[in-house]
Amino acid sequence: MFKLENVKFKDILEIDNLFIQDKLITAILGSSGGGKTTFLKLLNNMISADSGNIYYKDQEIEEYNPVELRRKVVMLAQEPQIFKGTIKDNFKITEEITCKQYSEDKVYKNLLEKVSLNKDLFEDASKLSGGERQRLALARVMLLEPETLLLDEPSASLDLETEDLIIKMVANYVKKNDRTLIMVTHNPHVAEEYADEIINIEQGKLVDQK
Ligand SMILES: Nc1ncnc2c1ncn2[C@@H]1O[C@H](COP(=O)(O)OP(=O)(O)OP(=O)(O)O)[C@@H](O)[C@H]1O
Repeated sequence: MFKLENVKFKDILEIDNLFIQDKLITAILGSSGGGKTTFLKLLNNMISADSGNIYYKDQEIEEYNPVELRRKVVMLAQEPQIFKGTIKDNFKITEEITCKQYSEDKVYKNLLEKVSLNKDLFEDASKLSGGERQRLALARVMLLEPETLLLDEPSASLDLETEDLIIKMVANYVKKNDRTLIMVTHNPHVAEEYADEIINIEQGKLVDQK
């Protein structure tokens, strides 16, 4: 589904050849600062490679309309940005920026239930805890029904239990809905537990792929 050929980004990342299969969970392992987040950002064209080609479903990602691509390939960041306003505002802004029609409240409520966020739609989103913010961000991602999810390792500010819960929710979601997940982690146990494929990136280079 993703194919990378001779991709180079500054002196941070250099990947000669890589294929990532769809409908699987692929974990990106590697030590801190090795280029894992940079790798994810390249995949939905949040940043552009200096040279080389990245294909998504046989089409170069540069050729996609950026809004369209980011609706198909959605990233859940390490520390997701929560928009000002209520929880409902957060859903609506997500729909606005991806040119999607507004959904009904029951759709939003259903998503909150799916991520076990027991909050009212009219609560102030800025008052949510770190773990709750991650779950709201995940619910916003699910709203877009992306084909591919890019999950960056949840921020170190989350406790391990909450971090594990988020990963479990995302993994369950992609398996149940036949989606593709590419997730960054520094934890080999997490990779072993959830991933079908594991990629190692160290100092900007692919080490091996199992
Ligand atoms: N746009 C940029 N311009 C210059 N340097 C950058 C840019 N983005 C990231 N870096 C640097 O590139 C290196 C790789 O960063 P990246 O965030 O991709 O690593 P990582 O493997 O995700 O790290 P961590 O596990 O700590 O999150 C780091 O040294 C970082 O400071």
